[in-house]
Amino acid sequence: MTIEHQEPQRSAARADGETVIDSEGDWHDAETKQIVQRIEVLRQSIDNIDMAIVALLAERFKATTQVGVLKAEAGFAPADYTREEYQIERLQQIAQGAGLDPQIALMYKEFVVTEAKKRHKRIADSGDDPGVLDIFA
Ligand SMILES: C=C(O[C@@H]1C=C(C(=O)O)C=C[C@H]1O)C(=O)O
Repeated sequence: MTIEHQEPQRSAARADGETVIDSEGDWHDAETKQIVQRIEVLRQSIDNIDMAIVALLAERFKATTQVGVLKAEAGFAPADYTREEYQIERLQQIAQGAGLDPQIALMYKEFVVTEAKKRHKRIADSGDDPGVLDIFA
């Protein structure tokens, strides 16, 4: 038995492998229109989640910046690998429990901690307190 496979309407597909999906698109069949609608609902959630993540990242960097100021004051090095080991273990457990690929949690940890340490080094080198609101310091 062969299963007939109908290609969806791909009027917006581009040669470089991109499909621009929006309600303005010229979607001919009802099934594709419904899929586009469902994607749009999901994209609303994705946008809300991104908003929350960026706000949380801002708060995290404000906190790590202040840790950097305190470390510089005390003459401590930017890195604390024992703390990082604890964070890796903890985040991997959280990821597993939440149904997230632990690799993603590791990549997240690597990204934020590396950026935090770069800022710690800059704070120590400049001898300046960037202030609690200066997340770019
Ligand atoms: C913020 C700190 O400094 C560094 C950055 C960390 C982080 O971003 O969570 C963790 C450990 C340190 O390598 C800290 O020691 O708590």
